[in-house]
Amino acid sequence: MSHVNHNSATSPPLTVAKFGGTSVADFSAMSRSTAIIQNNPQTRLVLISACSGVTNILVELANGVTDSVHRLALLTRLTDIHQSVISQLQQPSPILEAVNSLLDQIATLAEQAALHTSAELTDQLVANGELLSTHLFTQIMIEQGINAVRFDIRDVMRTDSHFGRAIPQPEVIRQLSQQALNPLFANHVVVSQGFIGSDAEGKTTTLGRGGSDYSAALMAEAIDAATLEIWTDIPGMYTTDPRIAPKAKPIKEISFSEAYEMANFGAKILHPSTLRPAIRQQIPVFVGSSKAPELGGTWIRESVSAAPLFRALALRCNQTMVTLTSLNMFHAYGFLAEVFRILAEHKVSVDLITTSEVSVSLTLDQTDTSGGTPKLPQGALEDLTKLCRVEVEQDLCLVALIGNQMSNTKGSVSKVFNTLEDFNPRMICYGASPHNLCFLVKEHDAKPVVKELHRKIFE
Ligand SMILES: Nc1ncnc2c1ncn2[C@@H]1O[C@H](COP(=O)(O)OP(=O)(O)O)[C@@H](O)[C@H]1O
Ligand SMILES: N[C@@H](CC(=O)OP(=O)(O)O)C(=O)O
Repeated sequence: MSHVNHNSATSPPLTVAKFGGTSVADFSAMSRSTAIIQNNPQTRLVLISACSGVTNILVELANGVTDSVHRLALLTRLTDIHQSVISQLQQPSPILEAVNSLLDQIATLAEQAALHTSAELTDQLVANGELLSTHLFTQIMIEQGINAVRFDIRDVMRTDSHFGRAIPQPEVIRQLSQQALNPLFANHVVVSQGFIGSDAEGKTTTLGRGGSDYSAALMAEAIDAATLEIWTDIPGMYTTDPRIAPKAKPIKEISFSEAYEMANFGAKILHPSTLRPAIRQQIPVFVGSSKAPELGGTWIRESVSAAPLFRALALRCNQTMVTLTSLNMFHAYGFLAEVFRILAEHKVSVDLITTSEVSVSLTLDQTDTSGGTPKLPQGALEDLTKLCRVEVEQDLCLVALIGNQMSNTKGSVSKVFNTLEDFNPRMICYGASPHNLCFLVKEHDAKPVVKELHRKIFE
């Protein structure tokens, strides 16, 4: 798909701004975020996540809480989070009915989930977090004097019906958005939901945990925005998660391809798919902190001034590794084809892969909205077992070193391998991309490995 980014003389450049859960956690966070929107008159579309912690509660309910006392306690926590914002509004009345009806709907769906849960029901239930937060946020914006209007993103965010990890349909989203949203931009700032969408039958879907970043990028693409802003709780992308290595340094500017690798390899600050629409349409992305916008942040764009050998370290936990061993693989052909036929038949998506003469190790792709560690479906396990020996290992984390020309630079990885000597990596992938070197380690080793590598490479 290729559309020329607008910015024509007739239409002013638009900014899409996304505010994550911590940026809409409570009344003061929402008010800070509102001020950021007010400071940029180009911001015409605002996508927000559920208030911090809400999606986790909804996922727990969706997984089926049979203990009615615990279920009630979770529902009460949800009510309290939203009620505390409502109690600080000057004019709560315009949204009270809608908020109460969503909270009632959550209670009903949670009861259903306790009897029988499904991916479809999970999406219906968890979507309520964003449906609720957008009511509160729009009202705060109106009270700040902004001509804000709440819009249900499900009217334009068309996806397939893969509940829990739905695949968006950019061409349909573009068409629907241009019809429904463009007329609103002349006089309004539109507030809408990240993370959620709907399929062709109008059923609610979600894009997977952390999917609001992806939603914002898809919408920026759909409305030909000039800039995408991701507002979070940290002033941009760092050399690694500062929660793991407190001496991590902010990155002022990073290329699309490096940031894409960081997101894909688990830098939680961006959902893995976020940069795909931005790259397709060459939309620069800014990542900043809604708590401290004055600190600036990271610009992600096509070309940047520096391409350092080492850029950042990312960590992704909850990994499952499957090792398939068979002597039939030795000097034979067709074995891997058969393995992938079985995996495809059972809709198993593979992430990383390494092979030797008699074995192949692979990791399973990420999990969906209901969370947890990715599992090899029973049917796939049975079919693979007929072909070879199958070992499944869990409690693993993937550590990725992101940089430039690593596989072409002599001696570049010696520091990495020296550090790894003290640990026992289960799998190493190197050379397939010049931008990363990654390896699997046991979960208890993951943070120490990242800390140590960060100390040796970046401090
Ligand atoms: N390389 C990184 N740079 C910055 N933050 C990172 C990085 N890797 C992981 N993080 C974590 O991502 C968090 C922000 O992501 P997230 O909690 O999903 O925010 P939001 O709720 O705004 O979407 C940060 O607080 C930080 O701990
Ligand atoms: N609320 C959803 C979507 C999301 O993107 O949230 P956040 O922006 O807070 O990561 C989730 O928690 O998965």
